[in-house]
Amino acid sequence: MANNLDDAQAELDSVEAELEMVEVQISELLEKQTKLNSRKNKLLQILEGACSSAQPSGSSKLSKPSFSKQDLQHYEESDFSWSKEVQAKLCSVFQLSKFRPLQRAAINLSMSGKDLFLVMPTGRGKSLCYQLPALCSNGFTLVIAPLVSLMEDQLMYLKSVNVPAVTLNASSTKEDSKRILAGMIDKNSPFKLLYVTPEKIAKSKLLMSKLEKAYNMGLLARIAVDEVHCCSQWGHDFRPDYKLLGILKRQLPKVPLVGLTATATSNVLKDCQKILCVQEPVTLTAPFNRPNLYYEVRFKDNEDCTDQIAQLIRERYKNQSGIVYVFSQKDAEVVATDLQKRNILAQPYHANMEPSDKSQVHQQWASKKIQVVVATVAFGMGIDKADVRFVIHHTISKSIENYYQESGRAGRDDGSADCIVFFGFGDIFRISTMVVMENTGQQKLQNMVAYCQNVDRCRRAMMAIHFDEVWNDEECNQMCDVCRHGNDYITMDITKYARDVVTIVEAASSVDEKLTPLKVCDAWLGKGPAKHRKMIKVTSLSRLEVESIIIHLLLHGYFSEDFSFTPYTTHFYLKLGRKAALLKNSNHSITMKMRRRVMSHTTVKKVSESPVEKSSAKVQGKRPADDKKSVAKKVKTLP
Ligand SMILES: Nc1ncnc2c1ncn2[C@@H]1O[C@H](COP(=O)(O)OP(=O)(O)OP(=O)(O)O)[C@@H](O)[C@H]1O
Repeated sequence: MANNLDDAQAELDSVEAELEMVEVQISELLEKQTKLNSRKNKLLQILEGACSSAQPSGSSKLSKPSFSKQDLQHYEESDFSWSKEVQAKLCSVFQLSKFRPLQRAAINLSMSGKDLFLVMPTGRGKSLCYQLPALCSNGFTLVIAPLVSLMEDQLMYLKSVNVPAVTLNASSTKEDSKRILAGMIDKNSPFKLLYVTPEKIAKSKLLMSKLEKAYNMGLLARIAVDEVHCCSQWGHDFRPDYKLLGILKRQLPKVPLVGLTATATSNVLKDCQKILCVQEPVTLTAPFNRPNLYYEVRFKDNEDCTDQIAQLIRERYKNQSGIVYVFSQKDAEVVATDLQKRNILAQPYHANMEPSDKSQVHQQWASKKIQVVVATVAFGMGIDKADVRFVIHHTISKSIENYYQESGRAGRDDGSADCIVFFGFGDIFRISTMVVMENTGQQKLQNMVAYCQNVDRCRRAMMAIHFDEVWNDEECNQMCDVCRHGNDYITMDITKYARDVVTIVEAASSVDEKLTPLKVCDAWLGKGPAKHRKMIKVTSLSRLEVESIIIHLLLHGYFSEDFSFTPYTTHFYLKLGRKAALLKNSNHSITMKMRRRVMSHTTVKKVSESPVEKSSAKVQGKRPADDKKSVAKKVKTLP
């Protein structure tokens, strides 16, 4: 019996050692894969001769592989029969002096009758790419937009520049609907743009039959599908009614279609192409980068960061407009009240408010009567205030795509603006339970958490991955906290700590007890109920260090999520992840990069200094932190 057990133990040790080797090989291969992919993209870019300001990306994957740099140049630069009129109306109607990157190509492609997907960062001027062609074409352009409020904002704007535009939606009166339906087949085209919701297309047979009639009369100039990523379940904002829009191309096959979005990966676009039944669209992708935005992540060292936010608003953003994004409607009310108590003109905005209250807050903010809107994600699409100088996230977003879109509401006027996210431990699990039913919700949240936890990669590089873009960190120009304070981290050996904290969860599970991440923290720090304390080694790490280590272990598979559902709520517990067993092997080690600012004096064994630190220390012969700081000061002084 003893021999058998010894054999089993020996075999277990050998299997574990082998598994560990496999893990190491997998991570090496994954690293190699990332490098090769990046190199592949670079080579493809060279081969495609992508120009520096814009690239017809995805064209090889989505549509005719033949849309080349030369084609793009042709549509950017050539003179077309409509060019004079387009240029004249750009100035006289829209009062703009010149096009932004890709606008001219998009307009020319659309005017040439091509189907087009236009991926352009939020606030760069996608609307112009269908509004200007609408003005220069016979008949009218059908615009599908997801929200009535968004359409109303557009109509208000178009009215201010004397462009005739109308909307048909659930709240249109009978007379309005009748007038508009008649206008669609009127040769004199009383309006140039007709905005409708996707529901209207799906539900109104009358509208569809009028569209067909207008099509046959040559009066339907083109179709614009705004926020086209809403078609795809893989997009960040799927709307079921968008799935039915394929009917448009099926019934009206010759009308050019333009799909517009700020955030869509090539897979999402492929899906949209299928759903919309578009055969061979050209895809134009403007660079995702917004060079005027400074990205920063700050740790919440307690759950309430309102004091810090108030200080920023009072000092750094005095008299400047901004948005504070929060997690819930309740948070919007509470944080707005807290800011008001600190003498800041702030108002809440969330989906549960009366429409009139919402539009009042919007108006007051647009006209600078209030400085800050404290909002849930309901404050989003259609917000077109140019001089937003800061977007602060009181709570992290649920994905990088969402964060990019929300933070992108800053600096639409191309002036510099800050995007700061406050990263709080407890928030991760609040959001995790909220997205529990979403297809890829946990993965996307993990990417967002990794973005926040990251201390050594350019923030833009982390975003670039989501937009299938190749990113050269130098282009960041120190416009993110990591590039600006590049040596502010140390690589630590956290193996011993990982073992300790894994033991806590293991011990709890052996007595059928589930621990939330907050309870694990408390237990490890020697707080909370005594029964937890008995079974663990209390740590001398600070709370922030403890939180960072737990997040690291969660992101790297040593812990995983264990959801428990009640009729009223979902709970997040920590359980051992697939890699936890590796910690039993005495040779296994885990390292993690940690910000110096997070670390207390008692912290864990340091493995090595950051590469930046090492090399700059060698070359400069002085304390690298000081050196880097002086560079940072030259660029921008932060409080
Ligand atoms: N060529 C241009 N020159 C200067 N400003 C422009 C130009 N084109 C558009 N704009 C301005 O940029 C702002 C944003 O435009 P628009 O609302 O079309 O952005 P968008 O890309 O649709 O953003 P979102 O993704 O948030 O919907 C508007 O104020 C618009 O007037």
